Amino acid sequence: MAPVRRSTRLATKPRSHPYNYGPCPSRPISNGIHFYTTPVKKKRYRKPIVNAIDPEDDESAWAVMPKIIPSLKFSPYKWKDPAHKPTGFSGPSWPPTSAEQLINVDIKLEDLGTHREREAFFAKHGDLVKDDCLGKYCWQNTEWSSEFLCAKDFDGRAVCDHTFSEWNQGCARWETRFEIRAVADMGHGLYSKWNWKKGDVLGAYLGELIPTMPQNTDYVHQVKVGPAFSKSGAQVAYVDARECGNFARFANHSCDNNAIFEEMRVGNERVLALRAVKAIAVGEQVSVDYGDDYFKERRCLCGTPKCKYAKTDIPAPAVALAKKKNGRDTLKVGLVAL
Ligand SMILES: C[S@@+](CC[C@H](N)C(=O)[O-])C[C@H]1O[C@@H](n2cnc3c(N)ncnc32)[C@H](O)[C@@H]1O
Repeated sequence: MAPVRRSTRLATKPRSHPYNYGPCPSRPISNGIHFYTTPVKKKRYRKPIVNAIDPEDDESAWAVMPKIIPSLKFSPYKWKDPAHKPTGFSGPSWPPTSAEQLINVDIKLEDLGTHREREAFFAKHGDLVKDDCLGKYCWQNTEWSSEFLCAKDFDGRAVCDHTFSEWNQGCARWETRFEIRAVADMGHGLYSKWNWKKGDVLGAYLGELIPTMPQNTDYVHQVKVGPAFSKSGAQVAYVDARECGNFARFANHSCDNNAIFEEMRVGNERVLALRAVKAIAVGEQVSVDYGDDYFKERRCLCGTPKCKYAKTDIPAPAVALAKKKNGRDTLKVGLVAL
């Protein structure tokens, strides 16, 4: 293997604390405590389903907080079927033992298909391949030294010391930058405690990496897997944050969204990053665009002047995560986007 030339650039230092914690429209779920570790009686989170898809169900519905996980959850047994193996998978065995084996970028020019595909790839990802990875955005990473450096090998391949799990660990102190708050008729939402610039990466979307689309797609995002990820028709997997996830799974939809989910790179691994597309001020709700498909059968409650889906003849989505007492989900249609 070609020797790795290390960049001399130092990791970006986190910015100083802005602390003018602005007005938020609703009460926080917890004050400075991890909301998910706060011992609360289930009854406290019991909420009526507003605009329930099944109006019979409002009596039995209750909202559930998910398990908060520090990195992608991965269960090898769910990947046993050889049909899920991405073409050209180069891991040590099948099924893989970690999510990282599946989402490895390992960018090589010869893997990028035709000339036209290569050109398109570099037009889109060129900066990421030639430049440093998202590791520099690991803004909570106050204790780490600058020894995590990005570099390129002599073939111009992206190489660096960042790994997805380390990056996730660095992002784990999310509650210093975000707060989960109750939002009328939408369950909960993600609020910023930080002034973000346009283009800032707020963190990764975490959940369970599964090979097939689950029935309830409300918290599901599609990601490309395997070495052929840059080619059209690349195999895909799904990150499902319904049962377990991180702060990013609370991002609600707005037709005037200030963030997007975008596939990016940390080290040689793919990350579904939450990225600001506008400046986001302290106290603002972080929102993304769920896309036309999601609102085909739903009414949007974003209430912005730019709202595209405020049709009155369609019911608004039921409060997310609502379950029937018998354990069956109430939500059928959902969000799959990238
Ligand atoms: C990815 S989750 C967002 C977090 C969710 N609010 C929660 O409390 O867990 C998507 C769900 O949030 C609700 N939601 C988000 N944005 C919405 C919008 N603009 N209008 C109506 N419902 C929305 C819907 O119930 C949707 O199924």
